[in-house]
Amino acid sequence: MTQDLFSHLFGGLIVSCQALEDEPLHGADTMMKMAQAAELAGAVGIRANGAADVKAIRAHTHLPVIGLIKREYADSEIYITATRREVDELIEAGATMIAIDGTCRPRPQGETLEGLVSYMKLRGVPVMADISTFEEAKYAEEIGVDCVSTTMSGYTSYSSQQEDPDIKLVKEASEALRIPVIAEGRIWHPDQAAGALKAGAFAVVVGSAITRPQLIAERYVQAIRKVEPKHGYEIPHS
Ligand SMILES: CC(=O)N[C@H](C=O)[C@@H](O)[C@H](O)[C@H](O)COP(=O)(O)O
Repeated sequence: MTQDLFSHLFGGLIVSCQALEDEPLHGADTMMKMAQAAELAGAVGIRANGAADVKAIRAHTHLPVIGLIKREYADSEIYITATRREVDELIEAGATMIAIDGTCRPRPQGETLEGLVSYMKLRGVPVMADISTFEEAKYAEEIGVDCVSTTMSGYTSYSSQQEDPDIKLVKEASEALRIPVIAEGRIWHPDQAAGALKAGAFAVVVGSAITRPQLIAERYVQAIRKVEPKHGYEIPHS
């Protein structure tokens, strides 16, 4: 089954359809429609946050869903599927694979990365480890995750901080690891997605550039603000 899933994902686009509570598109119905649009476009999978969104997308598309739950805990910096509680909720919701924070930072409530991965193996759900460095990718492979994604590069204090996608990490990890390395994070242009595949990625995840209209529009606003508009127009008035 895991083999079928990865054969299906190989070389394809996974669209991350996420809107948190403070985002205008928040809500399972809207994210389900985003996922349907991605399916129509030819995406091979969806990445989604929260049990309600995962459930709705599973019910209304034919695509595999990589589920995660962003939940903040007071005793840890980790917020992507931090403990078994989130894993249980995602399995119940029907996630095809589960993305967890795969960094080596301390987890909440005494949970450990190794313990969480073992638990997921017992429950029979494939694991995507969201890593931020090459060392974390290597370690995640050692402890038996099914694939790694470069999601957290730029979002831990010790990882490479850059505006562009971390293609160097994709290249290094895909050369050194046997398990699939997924490119994810700050991919804004189709040629960057293609470049990630050329650099060795197994598949590519694109989120904000497709499903966060407030960020997409903001980029246009910023670009336009840098330019002085033509002078001499007469402003129409009635
Ligand atoms: C760092 C973090 O929390 N990333 C989250 C992980 O699920 C999402 O907010 C991102 O949208 C996703 O990784 C896709 O990346 P991008 O939206 O840049 O294409």
